[in-house]
Amino acid sequence: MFPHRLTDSRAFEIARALIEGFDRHYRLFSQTNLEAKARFEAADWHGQQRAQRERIEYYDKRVDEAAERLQREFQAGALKMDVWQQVKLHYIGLLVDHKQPELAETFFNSVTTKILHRSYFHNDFIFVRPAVATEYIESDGPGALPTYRAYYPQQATWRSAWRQMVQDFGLTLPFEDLGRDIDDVAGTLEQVLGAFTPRANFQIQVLSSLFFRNKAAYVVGKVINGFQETPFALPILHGREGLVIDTVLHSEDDLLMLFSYARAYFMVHMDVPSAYVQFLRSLMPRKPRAELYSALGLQKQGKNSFYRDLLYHLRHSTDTFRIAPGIKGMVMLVFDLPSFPFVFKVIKDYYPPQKDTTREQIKGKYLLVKTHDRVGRMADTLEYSNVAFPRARFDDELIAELQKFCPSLLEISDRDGDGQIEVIISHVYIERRMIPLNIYLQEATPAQVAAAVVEYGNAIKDLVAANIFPGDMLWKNFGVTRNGKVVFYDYDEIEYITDCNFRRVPPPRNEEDEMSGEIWYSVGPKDVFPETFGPFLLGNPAVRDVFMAHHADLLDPAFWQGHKERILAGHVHDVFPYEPARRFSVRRAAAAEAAATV
Ligand SMILES: Nc1ncnc2c1ncn2[C@@H]1O[C@H](COP(=O)(O)OP(=O)(O)OP(=O)(O)O)[C@@H](O)[C@H]1O
Repeated sequence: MFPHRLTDSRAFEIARALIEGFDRHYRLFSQTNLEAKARFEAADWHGQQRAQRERIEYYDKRVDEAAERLQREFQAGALKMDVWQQVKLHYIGLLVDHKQPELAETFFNSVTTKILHRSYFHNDFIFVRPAVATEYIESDGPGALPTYRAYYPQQATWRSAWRQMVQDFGLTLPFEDLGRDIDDVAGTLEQVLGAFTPRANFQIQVLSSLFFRNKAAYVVGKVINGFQETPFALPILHGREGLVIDTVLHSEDDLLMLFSYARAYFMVHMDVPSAYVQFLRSLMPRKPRAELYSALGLQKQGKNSFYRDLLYHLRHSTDTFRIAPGIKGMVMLVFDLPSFPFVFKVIKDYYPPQKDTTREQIKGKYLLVKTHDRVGRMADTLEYSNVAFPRARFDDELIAELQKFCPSLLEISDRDGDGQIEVIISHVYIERRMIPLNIYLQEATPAQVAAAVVEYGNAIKDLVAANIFPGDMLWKNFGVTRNGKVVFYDYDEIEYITDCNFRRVPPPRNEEDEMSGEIWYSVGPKDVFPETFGPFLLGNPAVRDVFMAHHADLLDPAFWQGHKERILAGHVHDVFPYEPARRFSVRRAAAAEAAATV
């Protein structure tokens, strides 16, 4: 029950300190997003990647600062319950005209849950549910950009509208040949849209800010005609003689690939992120709001939103958590809820001797993946502390497994005294569920096996391009996504390519060496022998044939060493979130070749 009167003046001061903490966070977050454009134009790829990495840490730093301030100035930990209720009410008041109220609510939760006992973790004190609506917020300051712009082409102005739209982003670098690229974009979309009658509402809507990631800037929008909406994205890259539009992506599936949870977060300058999320949801209605917030670099909002979705799903489902299908991990205990498309991964308390690692090292590897470019090949993870699940929803086999392998992280009790026994896990990673590749290969048709093996090699090559050595490349450590992409998910042995020594197997010194079945050469901690991968991976002849036809180079140390040298020389590889055959340059070259052979 809320207080009828706001009687404690400290409550307002605390609310104000909290909003100041959030506003400082969003200012710094926006600043680095704004600077992404200059980094793109200067082709400062290392700077862009560094900024992407550093931005992830901003939030926790600001939360720590705000919690310290509250303790220092208000001895916040010792305040009574009714004061905290008043803090929340004042805070809601301060959000009335705020442009990022949902993020500010999450920030409030992050700070206060650091200070308050968990008996306060309900809606009277923190924002278990949002309190302030995010619909129809627009930026209105001087020079503010609307969320999106609209263009109304006629048949005759279809191309010039696209041209105008690209020019309105005000990139200062010249394009190599904008007319050529616009012809390609407009021509491709004409084919996609087919013969149609322009309705009264015929228009192109485009988000006002560019989306920056790695070496690309993306224009994101949709073409509307009558009741039909066609999403699109234009990747802008540096070509040989200026900027180029590399292709046009034009379906929901294309955009899902672009915004995949297996890729790094975008940098986008936006005053009203909820409006961006709303627009993006109109392009990808099946994508959870949580993943869109994360893709925009607002990963704590993504985490909060995901947790709300999980609680909601638990209330509306009846199935039980179980050990995840597949080969059990040696360092991770993995479980899932069949009706929910995610897995829960807990670090075991102990591992077999061949796993020479520690909990801290494993956490370090997961953090590395979070902050690294995941190039569409490593699933993003959400990390949670003290997650409580109803005991009644766990099968006994899973409980026994948790008790055996993770006793230090597990509490099973009625901690709230409400008669509900809970399973409380003090540290868990949550990530998208995929079909483990070993299971997929067992069930697949020969054509699917071939495609998956090619994809598997491509996945490893994309990881290599991004300076990641997966460590353990067994099939079971990769998963197949909804759209058939192969993604890596076992991070405990990954290393930077640049930290590894790729070696040839030395010739045996004598016959005894050769026959012994033991390793006769010395192996350093970072030594990798690609020639030895084959026996582990290629027992099945059908798999072996496809693998050797497409990816025999992965068994050659020179392949790995070459990439290591390239990365050390500072070269950042392109990894496209679409098939290379979609690139206009590739299509033009193919067309020219076809014309030449006629
Ligand atoms: N995202 C996922 N989707 C579906 N299944 C998964 C996922 N992540 C893990 N699994 C399942 O859990 C198992 C163990 O996971 P993981 O490979 O991460 O653990 P690990 O202990 O690091 O493994 P290893 O023993 O190879 O080091 C996998 O083999 C797979 O069957």
